[in-house]
Amino acid sequence: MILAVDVGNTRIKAAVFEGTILLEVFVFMKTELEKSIQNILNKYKKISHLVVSSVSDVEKQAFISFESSVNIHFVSHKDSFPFVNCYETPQTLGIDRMVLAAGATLQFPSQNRLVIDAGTCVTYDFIDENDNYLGGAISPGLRLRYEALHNYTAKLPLLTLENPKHFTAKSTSESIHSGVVNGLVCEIDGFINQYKAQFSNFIIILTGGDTEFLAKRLKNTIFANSNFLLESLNQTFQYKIKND
Ligand SMILES: Nc1ncnc2c1ncn2[C@@H]1O[C@H](COP(=O)(O)OP(=O)(O)O)[C@@H](O)[C@H]1O
Ligand SMILES: CC(C)(COP(=O)(O)O)[C@@H](O)C(=O)NCCC(=O)O
Ligand SMILES: [K+]
Repeated sequence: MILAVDVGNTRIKAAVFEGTILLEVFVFMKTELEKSIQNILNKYKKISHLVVSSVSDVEKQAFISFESSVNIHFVSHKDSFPFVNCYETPQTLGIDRMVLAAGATLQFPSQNRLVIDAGTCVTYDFIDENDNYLGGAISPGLRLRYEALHNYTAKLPLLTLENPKHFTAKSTSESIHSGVVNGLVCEIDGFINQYKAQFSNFIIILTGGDTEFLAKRLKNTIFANSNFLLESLNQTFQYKIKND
């Protein structure tokens, strides 16, 4: 039994796996890390490994108190991955993006895949049918867009995510909601259409904290799975054990 831990720049997501079966998902803030992990280990006493993907400032030190009771593996660029990394700066590629690419490669073999992770940032990762990781893009997520409009202007208020009432907004708050939400929805559909111009067919996986909100607004057909990174983390770890 393993505990997969995804440390993002906003929240920590964790999931207990028995083989490939996902037993339970937990979401908590970085400040609650130690208490939350301890509670999970108390509840699931058969957990033997913690597998951690971190893109944030949470390092191994934060997990040191668990070293005596479980094996802890921090996914790193040194691990085996089931794809050829064609990124020009492979050592700077986000571990989360590598785990997403590994999951897409293992779960959807022998086809082109585009993974979109709508979290703090929106990341786009493309893996071709020959398992070459080609790269992608990094874009601000919904919360970042609201905060940027407030933090870098004199008068715009800080709003939280809301469905815009009109595309052509008729008030300041509605203009912000329309710009943030429709801006990202049009961006994502635009990126997908751009990839469609280059690749005849590919599958699209949408994940991240804003999966549910965005999935129903996108014109393109996608596989929406908010637990995709956690599932991929479990699969990447199983792959590593077999191939290291
Ligand atoms: N309770 C929440 N707290 C913070 N963000 C949330 C929450 N619920 C949904 N979200 C949305 O999820 C996004 C963060 O997604 P997440 O996958 O947790 O990010 P990361 O993996 O980068 O930490 C934010 O843009 C926000 O819109
Ligand atoms: C772009 C990211 C911040 C996304 O992280 P998240 O939105 O999941 O918090 C992360 O993938 C990262 O730190 N990447 C390093 C740069 C790169 O991938 O090229
Ligand atoms: K992300």
